[in-house]
Amino acid sequence: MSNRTPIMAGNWKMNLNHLEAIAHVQKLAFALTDKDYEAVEVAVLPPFTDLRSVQTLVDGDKLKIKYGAQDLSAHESGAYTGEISGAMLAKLKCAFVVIGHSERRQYHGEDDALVNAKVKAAYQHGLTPILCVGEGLDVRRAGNQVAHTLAQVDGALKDIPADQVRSIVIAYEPVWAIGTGEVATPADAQEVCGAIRGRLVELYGQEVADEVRIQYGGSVKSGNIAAIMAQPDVDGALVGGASLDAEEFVKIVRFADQAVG
Ligand SMILES: O=C(CO)COP(=O)(O)O
Repeated sequence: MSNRTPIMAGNWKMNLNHLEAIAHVQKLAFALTDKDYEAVEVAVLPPFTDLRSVQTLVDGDKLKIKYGAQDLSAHESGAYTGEISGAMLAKLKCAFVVIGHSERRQYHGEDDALVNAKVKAAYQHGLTPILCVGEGLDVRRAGNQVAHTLAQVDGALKDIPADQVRSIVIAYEPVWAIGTGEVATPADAQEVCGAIRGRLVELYGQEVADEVRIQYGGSVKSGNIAAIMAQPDVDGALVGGASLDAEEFVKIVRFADQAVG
């Protein structure tokens, strides 16, 4: 049994404006209890434009929910129109930043070198990366999911020292399972999450690898979370669509399809 604290994070993607964000976080705050926060680290990952509102709410009401951004710039500051720096996110007291989500790799051409630069930028500003990796359908059909995902891990972690890596969160998100309703089987999730931990052992040793939290992401819902969380190398979930429903997300935080209240 590991002593890693599970981490459930809601990636809102490009959903919820800042007013909706406030209402949503209030619902989560109302439903989640101290007991929940003792058992699980809970985070929301809203769009950039919501972060100030979420910060004000969390600070003002001393909420235990954490928050972070969905991306950051690899650059420090300057003439990079449209980019948001790690320093800006740190100033808003973000705990986390998602890096290398498959939607950014696919639609914005982010490669392993850029992902690696973003991981470095995150650590420079005390932000914990939620590093996303995972294979597409073609790779899965060819049976190359482990090799493909480990190559992404190697690329993202190049030159990142062990004392930083121990705090990272790695999200295994098979692209074919994202937003499709086609969740990976618990065994599929364990196969790749276990291989990721194995690679961390090779790169950084057992002690560091044992501290790293590895999430599964892709069509997670309250009805399938318990079986996924029962896998030894799965320490949480990165939840997309289901995190936009406060009641459903609270059920996921509690690992089960049970009544909220
Ligand atoms: O991409 C995801 C989280 O980052 C998963 O999205 P869904 O939960 O909507 O499949």
